Amino acid sequence: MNLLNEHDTLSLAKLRDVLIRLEDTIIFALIERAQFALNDNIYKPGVYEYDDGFKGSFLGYFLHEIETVHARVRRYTSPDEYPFTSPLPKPILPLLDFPPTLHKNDINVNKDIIERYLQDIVPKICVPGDDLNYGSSATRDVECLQALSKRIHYGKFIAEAKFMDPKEQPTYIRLIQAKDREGIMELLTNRTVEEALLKRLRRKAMIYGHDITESGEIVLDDQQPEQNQKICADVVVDLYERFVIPLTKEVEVDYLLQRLDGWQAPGK
Ligand SMILES: O=C(O)C(=O)C[C@]1(C(=O)O)C=C[C@@H](O)C=C1
Repeated sequence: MNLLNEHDTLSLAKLRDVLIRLEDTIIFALIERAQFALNDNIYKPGVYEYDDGFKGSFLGYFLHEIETVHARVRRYTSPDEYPFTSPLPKPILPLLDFPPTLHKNDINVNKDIIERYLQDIVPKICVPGDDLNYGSSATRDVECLQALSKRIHYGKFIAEAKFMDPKEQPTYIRLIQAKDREGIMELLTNRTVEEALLKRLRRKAMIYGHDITESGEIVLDDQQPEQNQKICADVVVDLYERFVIPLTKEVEVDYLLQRLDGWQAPGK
């Protein structure tokens, strides 16, 4: 997908469209995970023994196995893909020539993402208990984690687009040189976009989380709103408000703080 504008820099509007599409991916991934019980055996280290000596939880093991295969087919050479585990093997496919979009950086917040996901999200979307669907639950966890990781690390592209805006660049440069985290955070924040996002997300979670009758009506029961929902809209909105948006913004700030390293403004 071409994310560039007519000046050959990243288009903020196109990037926001990607974030809107990822809302759907995240809501559906959460709905898929929510059909299984919490199954916290898969999150505890030491429950199973692994023939390769891996020490950790079943989810950790599974994630590493999946990422090993994905690394071989060069998934993590793409600038919008970040692994949760290491070490990973080198790709067996030849490397692709991605157009240079991001400035060199070493940001990977997947450790925070998995921590928050396990502590805050899984217990809110799944019923407590154990239904023995360990493989299915871990498969859905991996899908949720990968979608969240992609969305949150998209903050790098968004930050790059904002930095390349000629109207904003001088202010960004001044704030970055002063290492003013709060100032950068304030400048990149767009409350109107955030409010519209949360409103849209609530509608989507309501609609996607309900069944549709044969005549096309949404099955809504006002008396028992929780009863017939595959996922609670409040939980999805809360997830974005307290975790997805703030972490995306942290990624944006971290990226911008590294943006001037080894960089010279054109013409200087
Ligand atoms: O759309 C932007 O401008 C972003 O920086 C992304 C995002 C988000 O995470 O959705 C984050 C910060 C802004 O306040 C608005 C939205």
